[in-house]
Amino acid sequence: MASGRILFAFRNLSITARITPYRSLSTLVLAEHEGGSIKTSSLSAVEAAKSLDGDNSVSLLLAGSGQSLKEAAAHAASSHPSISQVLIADSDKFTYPLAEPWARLVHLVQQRGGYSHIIAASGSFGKNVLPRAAALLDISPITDVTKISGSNLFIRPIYAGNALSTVRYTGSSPCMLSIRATSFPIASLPADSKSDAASIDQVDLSTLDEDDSVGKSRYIKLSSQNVERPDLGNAHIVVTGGRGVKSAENFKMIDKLAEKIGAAVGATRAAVDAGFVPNDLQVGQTGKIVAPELYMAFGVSGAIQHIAGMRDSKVIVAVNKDADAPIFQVADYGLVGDLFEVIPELLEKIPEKK
Ligand SMILES: Cc1cc2nc3c(=O)[nH]c(=O)nc-3n(C[C@H](O)[C@H](O)[C@H](O)COP(=O)(O)OP(=O)(O)OC[C@H]3O[C@@H](n4cnc5c(N)ncnc54)[C@H](O)[C@@H]3O)c2cc1C
Repeated sequence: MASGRILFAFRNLSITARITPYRSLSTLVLAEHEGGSIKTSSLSAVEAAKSLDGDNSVSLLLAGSGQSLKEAAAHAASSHPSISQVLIADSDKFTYPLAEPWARLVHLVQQRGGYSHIIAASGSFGKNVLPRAAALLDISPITDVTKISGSNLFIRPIYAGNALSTVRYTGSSPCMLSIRATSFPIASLPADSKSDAASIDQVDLSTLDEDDSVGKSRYIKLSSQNVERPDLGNAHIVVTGGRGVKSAENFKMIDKLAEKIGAAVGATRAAVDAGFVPNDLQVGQTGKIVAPELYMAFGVSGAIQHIAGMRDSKVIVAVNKDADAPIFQVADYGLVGDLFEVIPELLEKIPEKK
């Protein structure tokens, strides 16, 4: 009888032990901010977190210093209904988003919070921070996720986007992901759409201050194009020029057209390598991944490495003088013609912006 009771109690215990690992998910989203606002790509990472599980509790991690961090935290707290907590790391160490201190921060926050998932958008920030943080946590991240089919089941492109692989994560917690922001569009949320703003909490950085490895990299300068153009990664329209544009001087036509229709400018690697434009405009496997409403390609042959970066665009228009150019296989509208005739005609016929 006594042993029966013990067995019964033991069974109860074993049931409890089996249930606890299936507690609801909690996700840490690593977010970038600029000018006091959260970047759209980071909100896409929140969308991805939401699709892991309806009950997922989402914490957003922001780092920086001073007033812009405070403004970004306030914006983050009411920017998406799925965010339940905003964690802020306020220190001079984070004035610039250097990967090494950020990786230490992620490690620290994960040790305290025990999140089941860590997600960042797959931009240069995420690509810089995630591998370092993963090494500190001794886990293997899953990169460039385009679809979430379950809390440990993900879809990501391989072979320059020519095949999709389904990956089941079987490693230890946390499961770390980088997501393609273009695959997780943000449901249109009016500003301050959330009635209950998420709580904002400071991360205690005292242990980080003692960590010598944090100061190993230092910020030197930021060089970026100072143009009032939409960001290539988030633009609704992208006008891209390829080697067919022939020179940096001719590329000004692409610029003019982009300006006229409020588009971002993109380029192929051949155009970048030829020195027509800087490499931050490169679209493709080794450049930026874009998925605008409208993608216009002029003098672009359509190599698979280029297609890998723009194939998810909603409408693709291609102008090429070679009727057999592979770009026409992915184009919704194709025009076999000389870009040096077509672009001036477009510039003439498109009305000036009011
Ligand atoms: C590992 C690896 C990674 C790569 N990553 C990328 C990447 O991220 N992005 C990328 O773009 N490429 C990438 N590439 C390079 C890629 O393979 C191609 O070489 C490149 O995309 C070709 O660029 P293009 O279409 O501008 O040039 P081309 O292939 O030379 O095509 C030029 C096109 O312009 C047309 N043309 C010429 N004159 C005119 C005219 N007057 N009017 C109309 N059309 C005209 C021609 O018919 C031709 O089709 C990568 C390659 C490798 C090996």
